[in-house]
Formats: sequence, structure tokens, C-alpha cells
Amino acid sequence: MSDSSIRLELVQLGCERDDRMLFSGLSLTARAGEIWQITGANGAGKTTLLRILVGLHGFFEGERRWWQPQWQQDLLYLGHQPGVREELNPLENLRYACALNHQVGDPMAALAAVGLRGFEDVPAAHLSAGQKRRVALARLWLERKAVWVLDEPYTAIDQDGVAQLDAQMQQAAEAGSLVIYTSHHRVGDGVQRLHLENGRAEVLS
Ligand SMILES: Nc1ncnc2c1ncn2[C@@H]1O[C@H](COP(=O)(O)OP(=O)(O)OP(=O)(O)O)[C@@H](O)[C@H]1O
Repeated sequence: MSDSSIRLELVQLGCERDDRMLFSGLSLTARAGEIWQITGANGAGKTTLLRILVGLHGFFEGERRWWQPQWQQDLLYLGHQPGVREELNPLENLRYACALNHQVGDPMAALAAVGLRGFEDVPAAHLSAGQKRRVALARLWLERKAVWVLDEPYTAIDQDGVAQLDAQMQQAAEAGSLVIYTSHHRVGDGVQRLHLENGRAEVLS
């Protein structure tokens, strides 16, 4: 990890889609070592907000400032879909994701850490939904990034997987990463919460 002093500042952030204000006037500062959970009903704008944070959605008002010039190199973003290629096996998927995202580490060890030992060679098309999500989450076990932005990471994950992911996020924050994730039904312990509802954004922590 290259920088543990990363900081995200949102100033009067707002976003409208399809003539509907998803949120407006959102101001907050998120720092290294913190975990932020974004909650809200279906369609509240959680994914849109994450995509603004990582630079994938550019239509917004206000300001989004990352106080670290190399923030994109220090970012690990896992989107709403597991992003797993069906024709590749888990090991190939992980190597592919690493190459695309300039991430380094030991893919075999990462797959073992998420409980996929013995499934390295199985085509992803033959894996369950939870196993596919675990392939995506294996990237958390590679090189530690300064910022994690995770869209619904708990989707399709069993109880053990949820506990493991909770612990992973806590460890990352303790090691100085900033972790931001969405979940519309799960409220984590010891995390700061940003709730989106009816066009408003409210910090509830
Ligand atoms: N590609 C798109 N083009 C136009 N509008 C979109 C697009 N994707 C989403 N929207 C609009 O933005 C709103 C917010 O969507 P978003 O995916 O950010 O919500 P969400 O809170 O992540 O929902 P969910 O909990 O269902 O994943 C949606 O109701 C939809 O109207």
C-alpha cells in the first residue's frame, strides 16, 4: 500500500438521473482507517454514488476531492456484479483481474483464503452465485490497497463468508485503508453510515 493518509472530501455533492434527484447537498470527509457503509432502498442511488467516487460517473454537481494525487492507483473497486468471466476458471479470473488492475499478490493463496481451494480449475460458469462472488472478493486478499470501494459485497455470501468479510474490512481499516461499501439491509458494527432516502443524504454514524 503506497499511502495510508488518503482522504476523500465531498462538498455539496448532488446527482440527478432521469429527472429525479437521487441526492443533493452531500458533504462529508472520509479518512484513512475509517469504514463507511452506504445504505438506502433499491434505486436510492448507492451504486451511482460509488461510481461517482471512483470516477465512473461524471454527471454530478458539487465536488469530489481525493486528497492524494495517485488515488486511482491505490483504489480497489468491486462493482455490483461479481465481474467474473464465465469461460475462465477462478485462477484465470483472478490473474486477469490483477493484470487489468495492476494488482499483485498470490492468486492461489487468495483463492484459498476465500474457501475456493480445489475449485481453481473449475470453469466459473459451473460455480454457484456465492462462489462467483468469492472469486471477486479474493482480490481483497492480494496486495492491500489504500481505498476499498465495494458495491454490495455481501450479496450471495453465506454466514461464514459474511463474518470473514467483516473481519477483512476491519483489518484493512486498522492497517490504514479507507473502506466504503454499500448494503441496503446490513448495518455493520463500528462503521460510519451514510443513508440515502428520497433525494436526501444523511450521515447517521
Ligand atoms: N444506466 C442508467 N441510466 C439511467 N438511469 C439510471 C441508470 N442506472 C441507474 N439509473 C437510475 O438511477 C437510480 C439509482 O440507481 P442506483 O443503481 O444508483 O441505485 P441503488 O441504490 O444502487 O439501487 P439497488 O439497491 O437496487 O442496487 C435508479 O432508480 C435509476 O432510475
